[in-house]
Amino acid sequence: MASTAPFAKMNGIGNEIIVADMRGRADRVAPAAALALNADAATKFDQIMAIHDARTSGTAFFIDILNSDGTGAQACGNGMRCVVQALAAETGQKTFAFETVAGILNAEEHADGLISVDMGKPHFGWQDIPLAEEFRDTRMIELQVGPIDAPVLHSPSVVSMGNPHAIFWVDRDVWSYELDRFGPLLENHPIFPERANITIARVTSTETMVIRTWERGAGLTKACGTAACAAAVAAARTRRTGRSVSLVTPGGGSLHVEWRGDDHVILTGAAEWEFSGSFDPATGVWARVTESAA
Ligand SMILES: N[C@@H](CCC[C@H](N)C(=O)O)C(=O)O
Repeated sequence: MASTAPFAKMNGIGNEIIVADMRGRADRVAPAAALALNADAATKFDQIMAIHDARTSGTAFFIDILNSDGTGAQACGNGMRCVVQALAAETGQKTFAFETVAGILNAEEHADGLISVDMGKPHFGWQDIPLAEEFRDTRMIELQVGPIDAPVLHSPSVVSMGNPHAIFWVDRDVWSYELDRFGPLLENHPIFPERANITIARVTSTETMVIRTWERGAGLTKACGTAACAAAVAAARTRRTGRSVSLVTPGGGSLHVEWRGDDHVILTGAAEWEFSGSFDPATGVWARVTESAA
């Protein structure tokens, strides 16, 4: 095996995450390595969060994010919580400032073990999301799937949380929709030149909702943090909820999102370590680190 890097297989309420320690190295996790890790049942993941040395003063690390199809992602809320838990366990530090492609994110591990990440400000302009054509009001855009006169899903809200999201509002149980069928069609719809994460959301009170997400570059997942942020912001923007919302995700876990008065979106939830290993960032060949008996 070539020069290996340590990793931890973790999850953020079911969102499958690999936290790769790329500190002190100049190389990146190659898309081929991501595809190989995802093809192995033991290391199958939704995102790799690669921790690199800081590039910008005032930040501790640069985080490179890869989807399971090997493409890059600008943001990943559940993955950021996994990074925080891994670094907090290693260093004892509780607060961190990270740089991602989407900007600088601050995060904190609380005394109860939950982790909050400041996911920055949402963006609503059609060019920011981006959309392929002008929509002055992105609270609801013209887009539908299913028969023209009886669409199954229609009129989503669109939001950028650093990455593109479309939220389809539904009244029925979110499990009654064939998201595995509609997700890929909508992710790759020409209206989204950079593709999009697709969420169906059912508002259950002014403070609660249930969501299911088809993630760009990863498919159906048990949770998506930026989708939770996008859904919460879009719900508040369309007066469906207030600005503080708890969201139930497909894995059964729950996330809390607060859209603060200063426009920042704070995502709070749990993270869990599963096992550790080392891998070759060029090929994805990996080995489990065996725990020594205490
Ligand atoms: N699971 C993530 C979002 C991952 C990024 C997404 N697939 C994309 O390409 O934008 C989260 O927890 O936010």
